Amino acid sequence: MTTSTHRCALSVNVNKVALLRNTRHLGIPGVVKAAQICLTAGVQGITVHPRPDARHIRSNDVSDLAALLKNWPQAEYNIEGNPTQNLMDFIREFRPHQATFVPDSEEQFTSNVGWNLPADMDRLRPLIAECKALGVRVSLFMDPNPAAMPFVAELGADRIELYTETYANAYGTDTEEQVLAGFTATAQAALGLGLAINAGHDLNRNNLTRFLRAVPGVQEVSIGHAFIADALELGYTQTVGEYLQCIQDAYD
Ligand SMILES: CC(=O)[C@@H](O)[C@H](O)COP(=O)(O)O
Ligand SMILES: NCC(=O)COP(=O)(O)O
Repeated sequence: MTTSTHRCALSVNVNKVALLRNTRHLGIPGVVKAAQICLTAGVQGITVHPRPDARHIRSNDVSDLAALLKNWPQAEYNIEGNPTQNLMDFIREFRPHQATFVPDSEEQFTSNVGWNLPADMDRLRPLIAECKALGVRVSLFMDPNPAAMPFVAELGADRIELYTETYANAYGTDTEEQVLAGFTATAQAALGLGLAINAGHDLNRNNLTRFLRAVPGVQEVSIGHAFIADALELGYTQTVGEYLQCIQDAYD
């Protein structure tokens, strides 16, 4: 989903608001409050990753944000997770605009790898079909690898989410161009197969514009860790403006 103002949608991941909230029994900082301020400031979506250990986003957060987003029909709800663990229960109950399948193990520190295709295809196929039958778009979290794109298309997924940590690590170094080329080739392969492109993980105000200028057709970036870190310094509203400007700068 993109607006006329920004060709690429910004979906704020509020995992880290929940992480801070969970360190006391006071209910602050509020996850719904954060989402509401970001939506008011112009973000086009909210993302959550309710991990099985509930280290940050909990079931009631998923429910509360679903209720909030009913008041924001132009915005999208993206729920991430491993569909062989707890994700599908959330998809069945809340039917978000998008489910992002991520192959994380339960205790994993953070997401650090995309799906292994074709090896994972048999277990993903029925889960993708179920999401589609529920009217939920499916995005597969993928490493930059053009050769894997035909398998994504064969599975009937709608989008890939390019896992961008390797780009973030290369940004500003002498390997940046080479690493970006892999993302560009993967995006071109995906687009050629009718897949749409999302991107996320370790994107920030410094590396976002360069990525969007180099990689064609990115429709949504989901950004959490760096965004919330910036918001601690600048506030949510100013941070939204800064990230939307980074996106706009990519297309000017
Ligand atoms: C899939 C991905 O790269 C991130 O969206 C992920 O949700 C990060 O999870 P943590 O916020 O638990 O690090
Ligand atoms: N899918 C990426 C996401 O939602 C947030 O990742 P990060 O910005 O917290 O690394």
